[in-house]
Amino acid sequence: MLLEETLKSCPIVKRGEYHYFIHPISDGVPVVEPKLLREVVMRIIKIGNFEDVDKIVTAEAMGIPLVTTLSLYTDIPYVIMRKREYKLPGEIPVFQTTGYSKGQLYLNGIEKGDKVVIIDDVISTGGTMIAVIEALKRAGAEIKDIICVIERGEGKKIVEEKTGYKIKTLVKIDVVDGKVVIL
Ligand SMILES: O=P(O)(O)OC[C@H]1O[C@H](OP(=O)(O)OP(=O)(O)O)[C@H](O)[C@@H]1O
Ligand code: HPA
Repeated sequence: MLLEETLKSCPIVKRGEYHYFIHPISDGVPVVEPKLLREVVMRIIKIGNFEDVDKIVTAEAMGIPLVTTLSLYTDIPYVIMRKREYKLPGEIPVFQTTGYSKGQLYLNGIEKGDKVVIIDDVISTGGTMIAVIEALKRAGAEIKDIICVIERGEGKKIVEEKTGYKIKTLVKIDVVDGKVVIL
């Protein structure tokens, strides 16, 4: 499949001590081919539970092309957790850490009782997913499913143990000797 094929040849750069892979789905770089985006979104739809879901939720930035495409196929609206504060009534701030960054994420647009599916391009340390889940719980949402395209490291296991939610992923990778390896 295209996702696996393109991952195997993608470049790696260092961000501090973190070996960061650069791929169209996780970075929009160097170019996003519609064929790849369609394959990834179709695979998400196949494994995801979108029945009776009110909103799809992602974190800025690289979940955005995924949820946009998903929304067009499923007719479900989406909410983006932004790195910028809007100061709207009821806005929920949470702290996000990744393997190479720290910051705030802000949730707007979720009502108590909303049934949601969380989508992200990558789960690595799990720091982002912990923040997204915390914000949605504070908003009173019911999390129906969680799907990340690319899994690396221990984040999935850590988040599952900490929160009790199951996380589905399309592909599991590792970065070894400057290369992506499909596990
Ligand atoms: O499991 P973690 O270690 O938290 O890593 C995963 C997160 O890292 C990336 O987000 P980032 O905040 O770098 O934003 P981006 O989408 O703009 O790359 C990615 O989109 C995930 O949200
Ligand atoms: O290595 C990575 N590459 C792209 N996005 C990411 N998000 C977390 N880790 C990574």
